Parts: sequence; C-alpha cells; structure tokens
Amino acid sequence: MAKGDLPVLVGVGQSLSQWDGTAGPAGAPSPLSLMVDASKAALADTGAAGIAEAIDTLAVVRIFEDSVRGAPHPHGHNTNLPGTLARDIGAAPAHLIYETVGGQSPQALVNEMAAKVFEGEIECALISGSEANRASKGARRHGVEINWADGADAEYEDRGTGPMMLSREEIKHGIVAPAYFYALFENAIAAREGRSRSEHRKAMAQLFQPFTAVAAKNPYSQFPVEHSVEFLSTPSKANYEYADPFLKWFIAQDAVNQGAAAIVMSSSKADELGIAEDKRVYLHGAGEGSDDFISVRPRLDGSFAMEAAISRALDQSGKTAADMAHFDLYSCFPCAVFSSTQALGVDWKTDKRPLTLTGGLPFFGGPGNNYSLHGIAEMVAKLRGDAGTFGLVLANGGWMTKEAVGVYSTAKPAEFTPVARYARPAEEIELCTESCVAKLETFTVTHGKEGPNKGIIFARLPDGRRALANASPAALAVLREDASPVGRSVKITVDGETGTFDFT
Ligand SMILES: CC(=O)SCCNC(=O)CCNC(=O)[C@H](O)C(C)(C)COP(=O)(O)OP(=O)(O)OC[C@H]1O[C@@H](n2cnc3c(N)ncnc32)[C@H](O)[C@@H]1OP(=O)(O)O
Repeated sequence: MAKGDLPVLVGVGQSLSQWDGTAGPAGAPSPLSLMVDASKAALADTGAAGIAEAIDTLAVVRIFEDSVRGAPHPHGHNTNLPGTLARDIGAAPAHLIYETVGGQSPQALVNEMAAKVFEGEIECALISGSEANRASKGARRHGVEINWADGADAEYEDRGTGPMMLSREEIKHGIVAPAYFYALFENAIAAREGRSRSEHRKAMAQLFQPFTAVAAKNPYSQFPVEHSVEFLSTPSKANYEYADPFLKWFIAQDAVNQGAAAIVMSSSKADELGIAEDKRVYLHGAGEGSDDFISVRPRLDGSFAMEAAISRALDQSGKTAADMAHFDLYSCFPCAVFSSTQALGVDWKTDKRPLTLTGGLPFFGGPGNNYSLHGIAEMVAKLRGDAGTFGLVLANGGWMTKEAVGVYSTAKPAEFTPVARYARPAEEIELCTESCVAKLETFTVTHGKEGPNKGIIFARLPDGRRALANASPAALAVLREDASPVGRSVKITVDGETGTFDFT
C-alpha cells in the first residue's frame, strides 16, 4: 500500500423492491438483502474479477432502526450489518465500520475512504447502505411476519448515533420531526421572497416538477410518476398537508426499499485487478461543513454548512459551479435545494442543468441516511457516459446540520487532497426564554390526520435575541391564512418551559 496513490471509484450498484406486504411474505426484502443485491451489482459493475477478495474495508451507512436511540426493531435485529454483508458477498475485510447517523454519510464515507487510500492505510473499500421501510410499514399494516434478525462474529467499529441535533428548547416547543425543522427554513425563504403560502407552494412545485420527470424515467425510483405543478402545489387526499407549507409530495418519502453501494480503491490496485480506464471516476474535491441547533442559527433562509462544504469542494477541485455539467443536490425538502442552488450561484428557474440525477428524495425515494449513495451511483454512471465532464454531489444530514460534497470526473486529477475537517459556524443567536414582545421570524403549522394541530414560531426581539413559542388557538387561525405572518408583532407568554403567543 503506497502512500500518495490516487483514489478512484470503480464500481457502483443499486437495488429496489416494491414489496409492501400486499401479496404475502414471499420476496420480502430486508436492509441486508437490499445491500447484498446493490453490493453484488457494484462488484459486477467493475467488470473485473477478484474484487470481493480485495475489499479490506467495508463501511455500512446506518439504517433507520439503528439511528434513533432505543428505537424498536419490529422485525428482529441484525446486530452486525457490516459483518453479515461481508459474509454474504464473500468478503473478509480487516476493517468493518457502521457509520454514524446522517444523510451526509455516503459522501462523507467516500471522502474518508478516498483519504485513507491516499494515506496508504487501505486499498479497497466497499460502502453500502439501504432502507426497507416500505417492507416494514407494509408488513405491519398487513400483519405479515418478516424476519430481519441476523448477526456475525466479526468485530466492527460502531460509530454510534452521534451528537444530538435538536435542543431541549426545540423539543419542548414540538420541533421534533425533520419536516418541522425544514418547514421553518422553508417559510423563512418564502418570506424573503415575499411569497404567500400559495405562491410559495407554486414555487416549490416549479422547482420539483422537473425532479418528478427524472424520477419517472429512473428504473430505481420507488415512485416513478411525473407530476404536474398543479398536482404538487394543491392540497388533496393524495397530497395532504403535513407541515405548513409542505404537502406530502414536497417531503422525502421514507416508504422505500432501496439499496446502493460504491467501491473506492487505489489506482494501483485498480491497475493490478485490470479495471478498465473507462470505469474509473475520480474525486477531484471534497468539502464538509456542520451547523448548530436550528434555534441558534443566525440565518434560516440559507445554510452556512452547505456554503462551506460546497466552496471547499469546488476550491479543492480548482473548478467553479459553472464548470459542473451535472448535479445531484440533496432534495429532502425544497428549501434544501433553494439553499444549495443559492450557495452554488445557480438560478434554479433558468439554469438548464438538472439538479437531480435520481429524481430526488420525494419521488425517487428517500432511503434514510443512504440517499446520496444513489446520487453517487447515478453520478458515476453519468460521468462515464460523458467523459471529461465534472459533476457535484451534495449530501445533507439532519436539518442542514451536516453536509458533505464531492466533485467528480473521469478526468484524472493532477493531485489529490484529503478532505479537511468539518467547517464549523462561528456565530450563534442568544435565546430569550422569558415573556416578551417580538417580531415573527418564521413559522410552521403541523398537521395530523385530523387537520392542523400545532403552530410553532421563531420570533426576534429588538435586541437580536430569538424566542420560540407555540400558537394560541386564535393565533393558529391566523397562521392558517394565506398571507405570510412573518414580520408581524407577537406577544409571547412563558409558562413553565414553553412560550405561547398571540398576535398583538
Ligand atoms: C436529511 C434528511 O433527509 S431529512 C428527511 C428525513 N426523512 C423524513 O423525515 C421522512 C419524512 N417522510 C415521511 O414521514 C413519510 O414518507 C410520509 C409521512 C410523508 C408518507 O408516509 P407513507 O407511509 O407513504 O404514508 P401515506 O401517505 O401512505 O399515509 C398513510 C395514511 O395516513 C394518512 N395520513 C398521514 N398523514 C396525514 C395527514 N397529515 N393528513 C391526512 N392524512 C394523513 C394518509 O392519508 C394515509 O391514509 P390511508 O391509509 O387511509 O390511505
């Protein structure tokens, strides 16, 4: 293992199952089976023999059931996903890793494995991940027994669930689901653009309509249907209100059975194994950024972490956003794409380059932490067919809390620079936890099957501090109006640990 060897992606694979329990237990996938299928496809995709035996490092992206402390395993627990995956693909890696939580992890693992190859620590890494949440939901809904329990003796490095991404203050006010966090960003963007709810829904639908067209043509999409702007922007039974301004199809869909895998190795190992030049895709730039709890971020209409990760990756590659021919931008919610295109300086309304290669998390599917491994798989395939061009993958974790970016091309880079440590924000907003009068900064209304249930706001005091509060019944009715309430004066009364507000 020589130090300074150029890392290269040589194989990618994906898997998909539409199993949802309606036709009984036969053919039910598990997270492991989806990873095995995708990994075997990645091994075959290299076009060379002996790859499984060459894998010295195997890293698995953390699945949903292992991402929340104490979450149940309703279909049995696979206690060693890396070890069982290695067993089932005939590999015997010296290093097994079970990655920490976050949608950044596929790209972060590529960045890490590439750096380890370059440092001469490893020669060949397989990265894989999956979700079988469609199977899980379907099995429970239809009373079908499925069994995911498994295990292996091989030791693995468990990176755990990582630091908390939400604060006590946020939890107390009901900001507990990704859609609620992102709705606060989304309404901050709508307010900046001067849009009412219906106007912003139209803009979100215009952004996402082309994503649906890509998803409709992708054989690995879970929901391959092209939707109109009209359908996407209009509340209906099929497109119900979830967290204002989001309707169901503005949201990452987690009812998916999808797996993906990618193989990173040293160029000399690729030479030794006879991997053809036209299979090889290089990492030209890598960047990573992180952010604070949402309630203390100075800006809500954009992302510090995205800006940091994107600019670092582009700088490393010596390219600009204008040089990118292809993008796969994380799209769990429209605001993630509004924020990344803003950071890239790409005008989503007029730019001709597609912003997704898969179809995006609401339409291709949102397989938990692993979505961007599909983005990377699609990017590798796209670049092989468009040799010499460049593409950028942005992977996003938490609520724009952890970002990892990769710039790729089949062109051989003159040099490789390992990724720098995560950029960290320097500024944070002080919170006010007493009764106060403030100006509404952003908001959401959460919905259940019975309709709207909770109004949540952030408000800013004249001294710059921020307060969190929930809506009184009268204030909730105002939040439901089409006109944006952002900028209006509110009176917050704190009782115990939570604030309740009314409009003044
Ligand atoms: C970094 C990041 O990636 S952040 C993103 C992380 N990912 C997420 O947060 C995942 C978010 N997504 C989800 O939770 C899910 O995909 C959902 C809720 C959007 C859709 O889930 P599904 O399992 O497809 O639910 P589905 O739409 O089939 O709804 C189930 C039932 O509940 C009903 N329902 C659920 N919520 C509502 C609601 N708010 N209003 C009305 N009905 C509702 C549906 O109508 C449906 O009823 P039916 O069974 O009678 O037809």
